[in-house]
Amino acid sequence: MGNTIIQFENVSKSYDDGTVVLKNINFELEKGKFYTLLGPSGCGKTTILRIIAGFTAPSSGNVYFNGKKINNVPAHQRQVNTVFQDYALFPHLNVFENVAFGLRIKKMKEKEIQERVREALKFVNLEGFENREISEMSGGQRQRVAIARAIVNNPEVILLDEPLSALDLKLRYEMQYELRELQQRLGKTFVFVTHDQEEALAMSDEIFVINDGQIQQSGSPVDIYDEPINRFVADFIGESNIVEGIMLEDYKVQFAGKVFDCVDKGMKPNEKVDVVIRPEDLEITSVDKGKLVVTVDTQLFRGVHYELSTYDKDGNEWLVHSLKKAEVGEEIGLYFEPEAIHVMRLNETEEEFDKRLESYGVSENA
Ligand SMILES: Nc1ncnc2c1ncn2[C@@H]1O[C@H](COP(=O)(O)OP(=O)(O)OP(=O)(O)O)[C@@H](O)[C@H]1O
Repeated sequence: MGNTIIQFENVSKSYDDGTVVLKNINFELEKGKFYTLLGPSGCGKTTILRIIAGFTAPSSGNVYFNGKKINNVPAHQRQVNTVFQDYALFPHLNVFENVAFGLRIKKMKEKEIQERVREALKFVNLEGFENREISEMSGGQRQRVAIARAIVNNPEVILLDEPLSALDLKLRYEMQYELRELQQRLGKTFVFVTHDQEEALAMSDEIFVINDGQIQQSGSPVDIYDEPINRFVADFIGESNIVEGIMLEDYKVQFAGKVFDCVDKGMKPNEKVDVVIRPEDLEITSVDKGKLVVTVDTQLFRGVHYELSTYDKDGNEWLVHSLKKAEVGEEIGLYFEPEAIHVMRLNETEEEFDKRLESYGVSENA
């Protein structure tokens, strides 16, 4: 508890028109960590950020900062700053004045303003850019000005609402490294909003996957990638093959018309489940050695691997990432280990899911 900086307790949000945006959100954010809220457009990510910042009030539930309830603390009194998607920089002010803006409003002494702004600009590698106009700055540089403005107040928590979405792909990758590195140097809590799963996997200590106003799963990028809780998460994070299956008994699951050994147990006999196998866990082999027999529909060279779209005889699609090549139209075998099969119960809560994995030794951070 001692390390918790922000806590949401049963936070819900609905609007007068009946829209329910957040349903019973609970989480604890620790000091000095990089968190990502990940989910599709409209799932409620920005609303969570706005509630932390104090721009929106929850309809019910409580928000705590360092153990103190802050439901009624206005935004400007919170030790939180936001970097907005469009950066919200003032085009008529130069770089220095953009960063100094909040300090001037607070009527800070000129000497301290000079010191703080220079320190913040140094932090984001923009020394010497003080007198530049915003219009003379590149996208990545504007981004850094926005970050300097957010850190100049020395807030405990920095909120970032899709800050990289306006940048082209190459710059986006660069800024991912830069932001992560900056967060580690600052040692502050970052809460980052994105709908880009790659970005979330690359940058975060912990990801909250959100859909339809609810946290579907939270955990480290590796945990979420390796053990997705349900169809939505498996589909949203990385690429997945997802088919319906039946858990016949412990360690035996049926899908695609066959029975397979797996590592899962503890479900009801003949329980309906979803089955996930990641494309990189499928290996191309001969038809007689394959656990599944499929026909290659398309094949793309992706630089590091081939990406094959294949179909089994029931019409299920199996995406394969392979260093080996196959021929379009060819019948091939697909081999996979029992551990590659992820069995997901329908409508399992995160607590039940964690307990189940623990019970058969699929360790977190494996
Ligand atoms: N003032 C409002 N009145 C009614 N509905 C609202 C209001 N503000 C937001 N919403 C709705 O709340 C839902 C969640 O919005 P939110 O901005 O949190 O989503 P998001 O996950 O950040 O999406 P995006 O990635 O598109 O920004 C949306 O369906 C939105 O239309």
